Amino acid sequence: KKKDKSLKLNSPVGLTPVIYRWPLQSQEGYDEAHELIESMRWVCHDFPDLRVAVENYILDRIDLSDYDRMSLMCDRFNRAADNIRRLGSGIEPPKCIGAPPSRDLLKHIMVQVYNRSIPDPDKLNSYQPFSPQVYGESSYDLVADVISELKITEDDIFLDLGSGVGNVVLQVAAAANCTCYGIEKNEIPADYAKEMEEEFLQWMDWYGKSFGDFELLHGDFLDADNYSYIKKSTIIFVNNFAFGPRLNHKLKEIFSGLSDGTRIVTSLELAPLNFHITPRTLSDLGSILRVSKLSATEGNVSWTDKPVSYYLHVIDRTKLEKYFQQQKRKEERESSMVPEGRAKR
Ligand SMILES: CC(=O)NCCCCNc1ncnc2c1ncn2[C@@H]1O[C@H](CN(CCCNC(=O)Nc2ccc(C(C)(C)C)cc2)C(C)C)[C@@H](O)[C@H]1O
Repeated sequence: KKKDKSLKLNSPVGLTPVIYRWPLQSQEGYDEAHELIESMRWVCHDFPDLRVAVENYILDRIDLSDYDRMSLMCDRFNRAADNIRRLGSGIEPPKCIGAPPSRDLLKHIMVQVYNRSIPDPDKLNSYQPFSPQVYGESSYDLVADVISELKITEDDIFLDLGSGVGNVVLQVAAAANCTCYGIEKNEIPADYAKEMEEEFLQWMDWYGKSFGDFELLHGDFLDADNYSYIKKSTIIFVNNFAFGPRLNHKLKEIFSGLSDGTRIVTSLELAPLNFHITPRTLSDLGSILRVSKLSATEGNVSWTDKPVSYYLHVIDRTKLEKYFQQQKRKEERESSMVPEGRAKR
């Protein structure tokens, strides 16, 4: 039987080579030949001497449908990559190894991981904003803006409530190098999330990039069993735009027990920006929140994209403490004054 044709790409830093079966697939929005060339280009980006070996012009003008030419190019790439790995194991590893991926490389990886994990996106039929279908070209950049805006560090613990196929969790783990969790209740995206995890681990190893520990959990974030994840998180994302008032109310109940300093980022505010503590609003979540409205551009060419607003809430009980102190002072003042009317009588 003729050996099945395939193309193999060794990595100068990772262990497992990437295999493409021939002929390469090309369906709407996902072209394996393009992905293969882009992946080689990204590794050349990190290893200039690889670029020399691969003679950049091949990457630009090769006939992608010619198996012999493509496998020749891969062989040259692999020989050079193997040399680097042999050399690399000698001298101290170049600084790009074990570092977080750049914003653009991570975007390429996330699209790659998604394309390989979700072959038929229609099965997800969740055409909400940030749904996986539009993830690559739009909300990747928005989430990347939010990550840099919030200055998430390795010491943060991140949680995406209702994490879908896990794309945001993986993105934050790679971009911020912090511990990340996602909780997803629906069987279909939760299963895809396992694929996403496998592909993500393989590609991050192949590129030699670092990322924080992460766990994509299958469950309902309202379930008490999952409260420990919510409780220990320092940054919680909830894309609650399409949640009904009942579910948003349940979210607020959950958030009322979180520690001061916890940051909650949502697409629909949890309390009005001008929230004012009064005897009537005392028990609202807003009385322990500092709310601010931020905006980022969705999509990758910032001048044509509509700015998207999102809301940052920081748990802060000092607001409530100040209110009670004021109330106490007011009552003390009132009780020390003799009411006007009585004096006249
Ligand atoms: C009693 C009751 O009402 N029960 C029904 C409701 C149950 C609520 N509990 C849930 N638990 C777990 N997962 C559930 C439950 N509700 C629904 N989801 C899942 O959320 C997923 C959808 N996700 C998006 C998945 C991808 N992640 C993101 O887009 N994340 C994200 C977060 C924040 C932002 C910004 C920065 C803009 C604020 C941007 C992106 C959002 C829209 C909620 C779907 O797959 C749902 O199945």
